[in-house]
Amino acid sequence: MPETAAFDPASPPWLRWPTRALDETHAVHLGRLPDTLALDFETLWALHPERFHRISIMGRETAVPRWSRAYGADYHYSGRTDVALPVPEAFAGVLGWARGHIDPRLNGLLLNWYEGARKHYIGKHRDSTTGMVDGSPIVTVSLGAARPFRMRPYKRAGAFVDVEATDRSVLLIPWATNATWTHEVPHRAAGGRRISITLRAFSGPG
Ligand SMILES: O=C(O)CCC(=O)C(=O)O
Ligand SMILES: [Fe+2]
Repeated sequence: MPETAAFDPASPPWLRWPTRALDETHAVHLGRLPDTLALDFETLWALHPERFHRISIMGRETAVPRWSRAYGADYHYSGRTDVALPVPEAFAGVLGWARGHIDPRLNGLLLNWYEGARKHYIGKHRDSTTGMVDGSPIVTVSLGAARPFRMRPYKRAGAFVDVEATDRSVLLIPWATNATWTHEVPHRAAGGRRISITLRAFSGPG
């Protein structure tokens, strides 16, 4: 999609990407970063915060089992608001590519850093859509060690579906899929470090 072309939310370019079907009406869409987009893993790894966020799950305070930080737009989840920092130069390339080739409304980045040796993971959840542009996609870029990206039917019986999130893979969850399927990234015994960059479209100033 050339930057000058008008974006039609009813016909976004990612609809033409390969898909993994989850049920009759829901899927995730599978892309890859172009080879021309330079991202240095060590530079991005060095940006992880020193401290772990604390969240409240069913009234119990606990440390988040990974490092995370929001850039560009505030992010609301599990009873807290992660106040965004400006987007660092190191992520400008991936944000620009995503706005040009996926959806020009993408303006928030949520970084997660997973260290295999610390058994970091993210448990099953649906993404909060607070403040998000209605109908916009959730886009996750994976870097480093491969992990399963696991989806389960939300409050329905049914088997989980794993998509292998490999280095430089892009996994896109459409709005309707996030409403009906949970996702999680379990720890893998093989270990290794993984960074995920999740891009979302928020309306207004955060
Ligand atoms: O690390 C990932 O691939 C997923 C991150 C995620 O689901 C989230 O931050 O909401
Ligand atoms: Fe998520």
